[in-house]
Amino acid sequence: MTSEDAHRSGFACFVGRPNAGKSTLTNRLVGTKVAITSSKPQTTRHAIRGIVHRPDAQLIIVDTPGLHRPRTLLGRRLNDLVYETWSEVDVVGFCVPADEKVGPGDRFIAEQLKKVSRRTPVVGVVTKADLVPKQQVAEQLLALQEVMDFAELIPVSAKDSFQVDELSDVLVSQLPEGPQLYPDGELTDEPETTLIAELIREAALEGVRDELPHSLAVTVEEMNPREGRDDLIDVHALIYVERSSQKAIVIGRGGERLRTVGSQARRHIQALLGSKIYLDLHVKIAKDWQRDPKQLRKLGF
Ligand SMILES: Nc1nc2c(ncn2[C@@H]2O[C@H](COP(=O)(O)OP(=O)(O)OP(=O)(O)O)[C@@H](O)[C@H]2O)c(=O)[nH]1
Repeated sequence: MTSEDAHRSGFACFVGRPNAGKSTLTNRLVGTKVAITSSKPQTTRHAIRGIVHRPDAQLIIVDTPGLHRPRTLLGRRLNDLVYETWSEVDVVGFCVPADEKVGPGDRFIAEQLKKVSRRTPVVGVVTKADLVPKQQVAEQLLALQEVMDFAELIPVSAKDSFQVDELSDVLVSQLPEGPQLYPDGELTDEPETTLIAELIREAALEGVRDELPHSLAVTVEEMNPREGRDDLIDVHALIYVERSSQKAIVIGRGGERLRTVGSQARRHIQALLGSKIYLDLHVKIAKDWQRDPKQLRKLGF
């Protein structure tokens, strides 16, 4: 084998302002739903890995939360997670949406990235290219070029699958030569219960008021095959909120919202597990959990 057709393997992560489209892009690259996506910012908390299997390479994508100025202990932990991730990967994709001006938030990220970019190459990715005319995409690429030095710059649309394969090529070109790190077909190395908790959280976030996203956390307490039935799995999960007013929002009048959340989450979990499930959902108040180190640990942060 010459070095040109040698197999490559390694890690990539996407950074960018909240809502820049990082999770959607990860899903599109991996080809299945592994990272939580939501129209509300800062909803990705776990470094969920998606694995892109190609004949010539294996690309493991680590999805990080949006970087922001921290106000709570949770905020600081989230930022630490971002910096930690950058120093561990082979290439970083810096995502900026095509339909929003390159602004102070992006320059803040660029400043932080410059500290690692001496070691880790950074690829500039203009996301959501489908939302604006071509000319504006070109202008956005130029504007992005101003904020830092990139190994490469590329526009994509996860929605239309535009240039997603090209982005995969660009990221792979930055990986070192190496063997396959995960077996064929494996899409993520997150434990199943974490993915299930994320699917429930995603369902619970849909249509709730703006102040709620950061107050929601989900844990899967128990997951067992139903006795005497090999086609049914019992899943018991808790949705944590910070205040009783939030509990009322999540449950809804007469429990209606919680039932909708349950049936949506159940559909996605069944698709993930390929098995029928019974989902038992309860809402619990964990007062101010975002500021309480003990509670944060309990919820896996
Ligand atoms: N039109 C269009 N919308 C997109 C595209 N990619 C993502 N979006 C939308 O943009 C919003 C944010 O996408 P996410 O993938 O959740 O963004 P994120 O950067 O992971 O957000 P955080 O988890 O908050 O950091 C969602 O409503 C997506 O549907 C795209 O290519 N085109």
